[in-house]
Amino acid sequence: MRILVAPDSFKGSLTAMEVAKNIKKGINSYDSKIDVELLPMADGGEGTVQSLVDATNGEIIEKEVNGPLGNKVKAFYGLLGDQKTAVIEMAAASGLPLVPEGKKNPLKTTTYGTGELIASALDAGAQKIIIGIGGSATNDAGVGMAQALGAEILDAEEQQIDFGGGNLDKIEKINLDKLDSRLQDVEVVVACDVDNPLYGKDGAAYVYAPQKGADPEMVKILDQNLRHFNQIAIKELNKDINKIPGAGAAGGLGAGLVAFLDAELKAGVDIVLDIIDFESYLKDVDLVITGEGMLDGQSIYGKTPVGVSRSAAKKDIPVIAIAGTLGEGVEKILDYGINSYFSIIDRPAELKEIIEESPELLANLSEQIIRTIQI
Ligand SMILES: O=C(O)[C@H](O)CO
Repeated sequence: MRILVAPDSFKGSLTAMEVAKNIKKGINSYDSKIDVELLPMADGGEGTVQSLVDATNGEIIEKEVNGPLGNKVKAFYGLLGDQKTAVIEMAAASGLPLVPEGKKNPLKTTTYGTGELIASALDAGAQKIIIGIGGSATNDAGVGMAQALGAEILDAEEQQIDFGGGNLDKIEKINLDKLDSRLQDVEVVVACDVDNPLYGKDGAAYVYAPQKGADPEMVKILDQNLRHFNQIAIKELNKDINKIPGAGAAGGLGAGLVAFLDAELKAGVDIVLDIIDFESYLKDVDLVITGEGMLDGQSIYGKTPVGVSRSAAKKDIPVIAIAGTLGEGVEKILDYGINSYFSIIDRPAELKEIIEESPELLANLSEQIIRTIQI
């Protein structure tokens, strides 16, 4: 029997590789003859760099950059095993956890550090750059990111505008003549965590700025500024980016990546399946085991287990999903190629306890699954 173990990470607890290894441990503790292949997966969110580095024998590169408030922070990105593809999580440089509670203010925060990571990936020779966006502290439509790469985003006095979503209304002109010319030969693909438009009631400011510290008045200003940014992008770059699904992800960074870098916005899990050539791993596989920290009704919208099961279903390979916890609507995943699902929780317990014990719980559950299959 051949089993492909292709889970996402259990966020806040185990990397995807650690999840996969514990599943294998449980399977082989019951039957050491079962051939188990490990393939750490991701959907573009937190953990994507680590999973793709693990899956391709790549490396993590650390880099000090300007964080959301302009102070220095330690960030990182991945250079994959092919030495040509870089993977960046914007949150590593411009994410919400990098801003202390009392300082959250999307009028001021910048994506400059994300641009510095892109520049570092170009220095490392990347020919393709995958950027996972979401979990941001910012609402600057990627203007900081573009400035870090040489773009001139100018006010009426022809000066670079200051950092932050609160300054986008000052933009009068965009000059990309000094944008890093290496970008012309590089494909930039963006894995968005949501598909909101840039502005409006469903846009970046109204939906996500409150969690970044914006009060209702600030939300209004940020939304108007994003509208202004779109008008300028139409006038200066001939690009109407408002309605592209994902334009409003990461405070409009999705829109900025399209406007400034001609990036393509896609569902994260599809990018990952593509990069690792997932279908090639399905050859001669009898069963796929996938998983994620939480499985619920939302899992059908671009989460790893459903991306994996859709691919496996095309080849009629059964899929079992394992989760830390199961939430409302989880049964919907059964319509997407997942044959059955399980939680590792084996008794009433505190979350902290479950997280601490998750390696053993994963192994125990996997052993029980195999015992059942082999009755
Ligand atoms: O960063 C954000 O704004 C949210 O995660 C949505 O992308």
